[in-house]
Amino acid sequence: MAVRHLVLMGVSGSGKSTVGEALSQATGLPYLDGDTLHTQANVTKMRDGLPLDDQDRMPWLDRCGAALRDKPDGLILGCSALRRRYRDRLRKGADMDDLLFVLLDGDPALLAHRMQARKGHYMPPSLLQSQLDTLERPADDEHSIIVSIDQTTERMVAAIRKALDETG
Ligand SMILES: Nc1ncnc2c1ncn2[C@@H]1O[C@H](COP(=O)(O)OP(=O)(O)OP(=O)(O)O)[C@@H](O)[C@H]1O
Ligand SMILES: O=C(O)[C@H](O)[C@@H](O)[C@H](O)[C@H](O)CO
Repeated sequence: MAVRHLVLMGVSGSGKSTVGEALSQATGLPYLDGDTLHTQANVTKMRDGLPLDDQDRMPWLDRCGAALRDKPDGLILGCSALRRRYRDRLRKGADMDDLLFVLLDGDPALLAHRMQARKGHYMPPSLLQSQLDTLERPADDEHSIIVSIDQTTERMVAAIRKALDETG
């Protein structure tokens, strides 16, 4: 597996943390949850049901990019990376033009169901719609793969590993 830096991206509830931990176990690459790099102000805003804006997200994306850059041996980062310009910011911060983005892709009803079933998380299901409205799927010129969330975590991990082997 030649790819050693990848970002698991997608809206809230798409499984970034769950798949990230499992992929880390399977590959030996460390996993970092980008949620841990949010400021308390950002977390409070989301907990209060208010979507983050670009001003809230850019400094956080810089911390996420730096985390990738600071792990030359490899890192799996969980980070929503919803817009093209957010991914540009990550590529720049990480200093990796070919940073691989893995979009965890699912339909709104399944995402809502998973968010509602989840316990003890600050992100309210009411913010799902704004996450979906903000999402810009990776364009053809971005190094990316898409994995459906409508399957077990194990199958998602296997699909990502297969794609990594194929993309080299
Ligand atoms: N493949 C799967 N099959 C069934 N349930 C799943 C799967 N992946 C994740 N889940 C469940 O869906 C919920 C959301 O997953 P998770 O917290 O990993 O998403 P996330 O993208 O990290 O969310 P956030 O960005 O809001 O932190 C969790 O309760 C998790 O257990
Ligand atoms: O860009 C964003 O709006 C945020 O990163 C969110 O995606 C949250 O961090 C995450 O979903 C919380 O669970």
